[in-house]
Amino acid sequence: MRHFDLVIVGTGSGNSLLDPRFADWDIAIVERGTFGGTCLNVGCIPTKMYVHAADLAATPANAGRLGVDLTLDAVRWPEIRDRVFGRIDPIAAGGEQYRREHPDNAHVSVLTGTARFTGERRMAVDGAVDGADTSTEFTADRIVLAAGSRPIVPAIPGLADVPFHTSDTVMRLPSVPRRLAIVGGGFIAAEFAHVFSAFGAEVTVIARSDGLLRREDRDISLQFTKLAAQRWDVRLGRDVERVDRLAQDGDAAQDGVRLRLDDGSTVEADVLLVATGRTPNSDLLDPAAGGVALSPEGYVVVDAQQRTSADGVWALGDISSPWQLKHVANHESRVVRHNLLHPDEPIESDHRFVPHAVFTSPQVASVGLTEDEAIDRGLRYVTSTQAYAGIAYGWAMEDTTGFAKLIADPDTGLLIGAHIIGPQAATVIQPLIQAMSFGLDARSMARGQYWIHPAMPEVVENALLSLPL
Ligand SMILES: Cc1cc2nc3c(=O)[nH]c(=O)nc-3n(C[C@H](O)[C@H](O)[C@H](O)COP(=O)(O)OP(=O)(O)OC[C@H]3O[C@@H](n4cnc5c(N)ncnc54)[C@H](O)[C@@H]3O)c2cc1C
Ligand SMILES: NC(=O)c1ccc[n+]([C@@H]2O[C@H](COP(=O)([O-])OP(=O)(O)OC[C@H]3O[C@@H](n4cnc5c(N)ncnc54)[C@H](O)[C@@H]3O)[C@@H](O)[C@H]2O)c1
Repeated sequence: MRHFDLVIVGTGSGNSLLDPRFADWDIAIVERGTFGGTCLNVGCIPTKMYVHAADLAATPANAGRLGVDLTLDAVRWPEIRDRVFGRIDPIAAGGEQYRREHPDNAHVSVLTGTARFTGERRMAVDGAVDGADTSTEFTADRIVLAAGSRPIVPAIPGLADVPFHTSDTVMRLPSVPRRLAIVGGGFIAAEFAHVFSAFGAEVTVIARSDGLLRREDRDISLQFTKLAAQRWDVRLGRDVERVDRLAQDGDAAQDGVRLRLDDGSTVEADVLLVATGRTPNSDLLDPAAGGVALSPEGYVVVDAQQRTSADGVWALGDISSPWQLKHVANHESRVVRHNLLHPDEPIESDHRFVPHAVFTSPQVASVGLTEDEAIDRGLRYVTSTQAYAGIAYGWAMEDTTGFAKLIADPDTGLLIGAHIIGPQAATVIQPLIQAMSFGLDARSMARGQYWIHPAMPEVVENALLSLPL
């Protein structure tokens, strides 16, 4: 049986773990799907390429208020789609070819198929060669689980019998649907609702809870839900009881769906997008056979050094991290790389201030605790809210809906949470992430540096100055 120094399962952040310092190691990297993983192929990167085009397509509708009359002439979806994947697909193929064929990787074997444990640091890879099932078994000194997550498909009656999409497939549609129904009210729903509505689709969002982006601070979720309802048909507090096929034009390929909701109403759509969360791929790995413990939600349990319960087995990214964010997977990959190379001087992941952004319209970005989390933890806190409308660049943009909300500890002056909804929120929040990460208190942050006038970060400066500290 073949033995490796290191086996990596998954080629998303797992693939970026390797560097020239591993040149003397005999390594295998296993992939069951498209080389490069979720972020590159079906996640962050293509979605944001669509979002940028959608932001442009949405501009004419908002420009008239500023006295600039623009019209949107056309959205050439096939061209947008082919530009996005014309750039991404070759990167995935090139990444795989580099690992398989480049002399730099003479010490790396790329195995295609699904890896699963058959014992302690022992795995089998089930694949197919020329249509025949194959299985290769090997042992390894060290194994890194970087097998990611996949979309959850809820058990809605009828769903299995109708055509539906997840984020894995919806970006490759042949055309923009006239009517798009989205089940779910989280990140993916908010981003695709923006993209498809900006491109001309009538969008219906069906959410079980009473607001969209419910995990955001309540003021942000409320504001986003209010704005979303002005743009899309938003059905809140509704469960989908059943989905049926909606025959259209006698052509099965054109069939749509009819969703029956629990209030008796129906939603008809040409395309259905299911965006109800993602589940870690741990079930594919037979973790018990390898002595790898899972949390009740199915995440591989890791300690601060990213070690699992099995000796010599590490995990990183979506398979072990409930944040399910690429920058977290990348951070953890760097930690695992260090710990593999320097077992005597291990380092720990830093999950103190994990930020995120939702690239919808308006953008939403957040770091640290929400106000409700601060209350649940019994913390003493103060807050401030600064509208974009109150800063000069907000006047320039005629923004009337965006704001930054800060939460701080009144005793130390340190920030404990920052939440922004509004133009470029994902960028504007970065100095707050920095301040929290490096322990800079709000007053020093506000007055210890210049803030370029009249730029958008003045929304942060003013929010800092308004904290009652
Ligand atoms: C639509 C969408 C948009 C997103 N946008 C953002 C964003 O803007 N910003 C952000 O930070 N995050 C975003 N994310 C999340 C981000 O993509 C993930 O957090 C990140 O890609 C996880 O990386 P990973 O390396 O853990 O897993 P992946 O990149 O998923 O890699 C895991 C790989 O393992 C393979 N695999 C699984 N099981 C096995 C097995 N048993 N054997 C062999 N191979 C296996 C899979 O095929 C996959 O290629 C988005 C996700 C989606 C779906
Ligand atoms: N910009 C980004 O960073 C970005 C973008 C997209 C995705 N992601 C990552 O991918 C993950 C998955 O995204 P997502 O939007 O699918 O998940 P999510 O957890 O953000 O939202 C899931 C939504 O589905 C609803 N839901 C769950 N089960 C349901 C059911 N059975 N029926 C109806 N509704 C149900 C939830 O109430 C919630 O509104 C995110 O949590 C995030 O970590 C990140």
